[in-house]
Order: sequence, then structure tokens, then C-alpha cells
Amino acid sequence: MVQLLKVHGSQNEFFILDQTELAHKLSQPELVALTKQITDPAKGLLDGADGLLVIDQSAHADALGSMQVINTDGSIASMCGNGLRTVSRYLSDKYHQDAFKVETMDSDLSVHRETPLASGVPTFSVEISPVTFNKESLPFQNLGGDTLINRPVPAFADGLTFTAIAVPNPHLISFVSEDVMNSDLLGKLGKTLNNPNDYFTDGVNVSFAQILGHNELFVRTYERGVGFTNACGTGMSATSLAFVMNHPDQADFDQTISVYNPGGMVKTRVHDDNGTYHIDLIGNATFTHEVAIPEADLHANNLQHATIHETGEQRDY
Ligand SMILES: N[C@H](CCC[C@H](N)C(=O)O)C(=O)O
Repeated sequence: MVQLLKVHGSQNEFFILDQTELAHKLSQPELVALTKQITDPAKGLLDGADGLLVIDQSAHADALGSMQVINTDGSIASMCGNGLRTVSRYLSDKYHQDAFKVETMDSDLSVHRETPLASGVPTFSVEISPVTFNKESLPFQNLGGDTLINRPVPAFADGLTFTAIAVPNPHLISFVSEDVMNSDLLGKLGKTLNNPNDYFTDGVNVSFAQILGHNELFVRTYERGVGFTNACGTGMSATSLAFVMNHPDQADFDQTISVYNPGGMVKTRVHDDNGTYHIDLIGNATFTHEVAIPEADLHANNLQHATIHETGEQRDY
């Protein structure tokens, strides 16, 4: 039997599979097929999830493991902020270390256990980087320049400005009014830019942000490869950076920013190391269920014999 976990960061839900626990690792096509099924609200388990986080060995110094992010549609993402907190907790519990690195597609990221945000809510801080703005790194095109920072894009919406940031997965951010936040614009723009379009040829995570106060935000994200989620860690991180850059009178580098989202709240801290930015993302790493499946069934993408045990942590969250 193999044990998977169902987890969430700010109610952004994932399954975790640790390949090092298998007699024979799943191939990439098997991982993608498993993701599409297990995360499906109808065909999957536990009403589905927002993706599969695949843990494997890492040969890199200080890295306790590696993380691969597979979206519900089978697309591969270079990073997942909420997911990295849950992977960090898994590796911390497994190897009894509270500060280490996790290898991700583009870089090894520093993570560490934080004091719990509330009792019974394990809390981690993860590094979000590298941060870039050039069109090649998202990628985007036809937006009138090599970067898109706080500029109007009438093709997307009238009266709004947009900022594009890769952390390193791609994000498009706009600061909007409550009315625009509550309208259908985010969903429409998210769908348009994640179907074949003239601007984001690899899709993009689209976030609308409402400024609640000094160093206080509400962020809602339409995720590439998933759709609306309760929270998007890299989205909230990239939006925090855009907040400090575009609204310096309302947000500060190196200070804690509270970011509220439909799934809860995280804290971020934006750092400028001489023009190179990185963001700390701090929030819960909750394990809600343990899922046992025979290894052969995993290879066959057969979930019929899965047995499920609830951890009880969701009550504390
Ligand atoms: N949908 C994202 C990956 C998941 C990111 C999100 N769940 C997070 O917490 O950062 C993408 O395709 O870039």
C-alpha cells in the first residue's frame, strides 16, 4: 500500500505523492493521468483538489527533496506557493528538520517551520523566487514592451492597469475596486488568457487585488490549469510585490503584509536585494486526510480500492 496525503495551504487543496515511498516510481505519463483523475471533483477522491504535488529525491546540497507541481488539467507548473508549504511540512516531519531547502523546477528554495498561526495549525515560511518581469520569462507578447508594470491594457479591460510578474510561474495582476472584484471580469479574463490568445502563449494566473489598508490586501486568483481556487500562494506573493512597487504609500518592503483570500489568510514579506526581489510566504500547512492505495493501482490509475482516514486537523483550521 502507498500512502498519499490530501493537504491544503489556505484551502488551496492538493494531493501529495512521495515517489521515494514506491517500489517503482510512477512515470511522468502515469503521474499526469493520476493527477487528472484524482483531482477531478466527480471521478476523483474527496471531491477532488487543485493539483498533485510529487515529491522525489534531490541531489542538491541542503535540499531534503524535490517538488513537481501538476495542475488539474495535467499541465506542469514551475512553482506552487501554498503547495510548497505542505511539501515542506511533509519533509520536515519525515526528516525531523525545521529549516532546509526544497528543489523546484527553477531553483532550490529555502523553507522553515514558523510558530503556528493558531493552535493546531502547522505553519511554514517558504521562499518565492526567482522573480522576473521580462516578457520572455512569463512568456507574454503584444503588450507594448519588454515588461508590463502598472500599465493600462484596453484589450484586457477598460480603466484598469496591469502588472506581469514571474515567480517563476506567470502572474498577471490588477488592483481593482470592490465592484470590479465582485464582477465576472476576473473569470472572463482568466478564461480568455488561458485559452489560445495573442498575449500569454503559455497561459497565466490572473489575480485581482483589493487594497484593504496599509500592508493589507484581499486577493482572488483565476489559476492557469485549474480555474478559480480558494487561494494561490504564488499569486498572493506576486501581488504583494506589485503592491509594494505600485503603491509605495500603502505597502512597505521588509514589512509583514496580511493577504486575505477566499480560503483564509497568509502573510508575505517582500525583499529587495539590490533590485533582485524575493518574497517570503508564511501560512498554514494542513494535512486533512491520509489516503492508502495499492501501488499497482496507482500505476493503473485505479482509485477503487483507496481507503481514507481523516486526520482531524481541518477542525483546528
Ligand atoms: N496554477 C499555477 C500552479 C499552482 C500555483 C498555486 N496553486 C500556488 O499556490 O502558487 C500555474 O500553473 O502556474
